[in-house]
Amino acid sequence: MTEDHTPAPTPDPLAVSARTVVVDIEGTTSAAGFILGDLYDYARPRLASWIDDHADDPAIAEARQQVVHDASLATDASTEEVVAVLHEWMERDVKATPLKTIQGQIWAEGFAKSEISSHFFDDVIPKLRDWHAHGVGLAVFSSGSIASQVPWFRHSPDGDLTGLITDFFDTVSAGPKKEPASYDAIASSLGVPAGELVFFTDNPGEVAAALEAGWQVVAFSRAGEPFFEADFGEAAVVSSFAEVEVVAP
Ligand SMILES: CSCCC(=O)C(=O)COP(=O)(O)O
Ligand SMILES: [Mg+2]
Repeated sequence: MTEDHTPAPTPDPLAVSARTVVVDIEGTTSAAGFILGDLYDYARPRLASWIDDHADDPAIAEARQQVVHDASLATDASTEEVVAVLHEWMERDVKATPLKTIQGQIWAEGFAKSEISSHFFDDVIPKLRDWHAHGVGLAVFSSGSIASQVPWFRHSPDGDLTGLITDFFDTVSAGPKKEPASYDAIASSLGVPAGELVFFTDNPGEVAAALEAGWQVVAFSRAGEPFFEADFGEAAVVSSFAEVEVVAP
C-alpha cells in the first residue's frame, strides 16, 4: 500500500472583527511559570525593606493598610506579619490588589536596573505587531499593576513593545477582573462600544465577566498553564495567538 503524504489541512483561524484587542498577561501572553518563578523570586526577599523604606508613599501605606484589613491583622501589625501574609498570597497566586501594588513597584525597579526581564510566548509578539500594523488597537488588562505592566512590555525579549499598546488597565484603574463593571469602565475609557472589543484571557471567571459586559472573548487554553482545558463556557477557545485573525471593522 502507498503512503499518503498529503499534508493535513491547516485549520481556519478564528476570525474576530474588533476595534481593540485587550490582553491579559499571565497565562495568555506570558507563562505563569515565569511570573511565579523569576518575578516572584525577585519580589519575595525585597518585600519587607520595600514596605519600610517607602512607608511615606501613599500607595504603599494604603496597600499595607489593605493587607492588615483583608487578613484581619491587628492594626499595629509588624512589617514581618504583613510580609507573612504577602508570602502566603504569593504561594497561592492570589491576585490581591495590595500585593500587586507592592510587587509592581519592586518589579519596576528590577526592570529599570535590568535585573529582570519579561517573557512572551513565541506566538504573541508577531501577532501584536501584525494587528497593530493593520490598525487594530491593543490594550492590556492584568492583575499586575500598571507600574509593572509598562516595563514588562518595554523589556520584552523582542525589544520595546510599549509603542504598540495604547492603554494599560489594572485592578486599581478598572476594578476586579471578574466583575463585568470593570469591562464597562475599560470600554468607556477607550471610547469603544463593548461589542467592538475583544478580551483575550486564560481565566474562566474573567471570560464570564467580559461576556456579561457584552465583549467578545477569546479564551486561551495553553498546555502547561493553570487553566489548560478549563470550562470556558460560551467563549471561543484557542491555544495560541497564531490561531486568531483580528481585523478592524
Ligand atoms: C506585569 S507582570 C506581573 C503580572 C502579575 O503579577 C499578574 O498577577 C498577572 O495576572 P493576570 O491578571 O495577567 O493573569
Ligand atoms: Mg491570566
